[in-house]
Amino acid sequence: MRIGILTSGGDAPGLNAVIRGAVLRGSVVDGHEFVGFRDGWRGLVEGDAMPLARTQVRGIARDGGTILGSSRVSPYREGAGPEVVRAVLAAHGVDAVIAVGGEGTLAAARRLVDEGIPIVGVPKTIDNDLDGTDVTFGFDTAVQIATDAMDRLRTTGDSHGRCMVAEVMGRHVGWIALHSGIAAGAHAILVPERRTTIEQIAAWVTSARERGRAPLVVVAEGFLLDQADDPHSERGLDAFGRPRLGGIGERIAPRIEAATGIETRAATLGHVQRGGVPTAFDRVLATRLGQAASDMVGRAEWGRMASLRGTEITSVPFAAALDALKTVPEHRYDEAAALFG
Ligand SMILES: Nc1ncnc2c1ncn2[C@@H]1O[C@H](COP(=O)(O)OP(=O)(O)OP(=O)(O)O)[C@@H](O)[C@H]1O
Ligand SMILES: O=P(O)(O)OC[C@H]1O[C@](O)(CO)[C@@H](O)[C@@H]1O
Ligand SMILES: [Mg+2]
Repeated sequence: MRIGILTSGGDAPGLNAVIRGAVLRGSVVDGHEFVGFRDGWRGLVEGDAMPLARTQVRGIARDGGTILGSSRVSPYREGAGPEVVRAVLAAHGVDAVIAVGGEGTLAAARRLVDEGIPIVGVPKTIDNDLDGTDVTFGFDTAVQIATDAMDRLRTTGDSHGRCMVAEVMGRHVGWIALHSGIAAGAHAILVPERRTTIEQIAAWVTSARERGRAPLVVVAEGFLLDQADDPHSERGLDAFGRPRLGGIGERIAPRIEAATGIETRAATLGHVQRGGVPTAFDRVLATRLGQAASDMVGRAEWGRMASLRGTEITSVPFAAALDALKTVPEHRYDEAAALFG
């Protein structure tokens, strides 16, 4: 078979390992041929493809980013749609597509599968908010980067006796904040799943200071203060028309300072969390998911995505990932919150 691969949505460390895993498994073991569509669905609707032979994927598992590029272009944008996709696939002699992406990419893939386009998925997001898989690749790397940054914020916070606020990614869920915050020993972790008042945050910060510590507060970009209607956004809209988040850390830092009298500084980690070398865990997970996706194409498992369940890779319908967000459960937050302050 001739298989097309695309990477779509925000990038995540491990995308290249998925591509390599699929190409090596599919070409060496099953004799498939591969092409890559550039910049996600854009390459598929515009017929912008590149060859993906074994030589093209040599050594890329350790590289961040994606050799195929990514975008937030929709396959349903004006002038596109299933008929265009079908024509491009036929023109390139491509029999099936592996779409690597988050909930948006998989939602688009599900619509295309419903129109008869043969697609299998690989779940991707550093936010770890996709259901239907125990964990997504990229998350472990993002947590490690955020933890390293917080370790550094703590030493400068200690030197000046300041409260440091570290803002991490997490549009709808607080997984990165929770795990990096636990790892760095944060005195407060603020997540989208749990509204919190400035008074409560100030109480945690003051309590840490009273024990002689320089307080560390971790906040996810999608966190909402008790009265807020929407997550903080002042950076316009993304290519799909959604608010670009970021800035909540800078917003709450002066309020913490005003409420506690403790000098406070904020650092927004932003896209640093999505860049660079994937951890060994993410390389292994991504490679296995890529291999599984190639096998799924061989079995014509259209409308399903590769998934990690426990220690095994299996496959689940797209719906398993799309029906609900994987949020931080209450007991996991409460377990961490028991150590705040
Ligand atoms: N329901 C949908 N129908 C058709 N196209 C969609 C749908 N949802 C999203 N898309 C398209 O798929 C693109 C990728 O989705 P999105 O931007 O949410 O990235 P993602 O794959 O979810 O990754 P990330 O984790 O970065 O959000 C969107 O930008 C949009 O163009
Ligand atoms: O700046 P970009 O690429 O649009 O993506 C930002 C978003 O992507 C994510 O990293 C992953 O979905 C979110 O946490 C963040 O809001
Ligand atoms: Mg998305």
